[in-house]
Amino acid sequence: MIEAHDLTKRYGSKTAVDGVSFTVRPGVVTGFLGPNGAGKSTTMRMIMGLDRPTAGSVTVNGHPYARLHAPLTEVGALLEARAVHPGRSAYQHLRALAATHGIPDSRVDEVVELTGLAPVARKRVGGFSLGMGQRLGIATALLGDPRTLILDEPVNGLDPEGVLWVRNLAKHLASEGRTVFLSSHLMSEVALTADHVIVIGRGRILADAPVSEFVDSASRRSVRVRTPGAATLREALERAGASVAVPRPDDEADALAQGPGRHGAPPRAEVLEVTGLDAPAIGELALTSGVVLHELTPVRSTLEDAYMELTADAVEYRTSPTEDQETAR
Ligand SMILES: Nc1ncnc2c1ncn2[C@@H]1O[C@H](COP(=O)(O)OP(=O)(O)OP(=O)(O)O)[C@@H](O)[C@H]1O
Repeated sequence: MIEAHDLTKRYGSKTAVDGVSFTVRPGVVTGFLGPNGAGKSTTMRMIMGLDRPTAGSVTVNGHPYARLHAPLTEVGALLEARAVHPGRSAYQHLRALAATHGIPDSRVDEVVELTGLAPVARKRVGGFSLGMGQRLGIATALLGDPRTLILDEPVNGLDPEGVLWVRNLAKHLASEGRTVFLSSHLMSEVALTADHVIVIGRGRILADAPVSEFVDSASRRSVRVRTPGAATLREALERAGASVAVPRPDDEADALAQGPGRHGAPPRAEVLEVTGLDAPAIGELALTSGVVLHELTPVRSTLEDAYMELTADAVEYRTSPTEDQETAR
């Protein structure tokens, strides 16, 4: 279990983590999701006692990291840029770590096997691919057979088989009753791996919910309707219990959809975005209301869309078209 209370980290005038409170529970995989620079790594470093909070606190299994008696057996972490002596082999690295923590060599063999490192375990770590390095990092995190695991972007640099392996491993570790907290900047990855999601943006918690709930609330279904009888249809739709929004007009697309003007042209068609009724029901309602439809399109926002929308204001580095144009000049 990981518990954070009003956890805050400032670097000079920069607030990397801004008073966050959350609980990461055992038995499930919790995804920690946020765009680059959102504060994920800083939060994870504070959990592992590598960064001191400016304010607030965070505990692992009920204690601050620094007060854990045998930290390696309580919490294992894969953090970015883990320092491993490049001249050592994976075996030497793991054996040295095991020896200094009273962990038997047999456990080294187990984690080497579990992480698929066996074929390269006697080679110099300096020559490892990014993927092999990630596997070694995960082997190191698992060495003490800890109850809690913290994995910062664990699928970074892995090939599709490696990504699948991390996914299954995380689920397996959680099914054994462990606390598994993994960060990612990819919504799709978290949706496939995690049971629960905590979304962070600009150092603040934007969502904290079971993934299924987040997906349901996020992937809104709507129907796009274009009609010259917008006012009449809108009234009928609202009477039938639907919600109607008028999206921001896209003048160019609208003009194209209207077609060339002609004498005695029908009234200009307007676009309505309808939620709460499906396309067939809207079509039938239009017929009974005597309204002509020019378009009736079911729209489903994807999970990725919803995540982008949620974090849109929280993205730190964004190139706007105007900036690009200005730089090009
Ligand atoms: N040592 C530091 N000194 C100054 N600013 C820092 C430091 N570490 C992080 N930051 C800043 O704090 C913010 C949060 O960074 P952090 O690395 O925690 O984000 P992140 O969500 O892990 O993003 P990424 O996926 O890019 O690693 C960023 O604006 C970053 O530039």
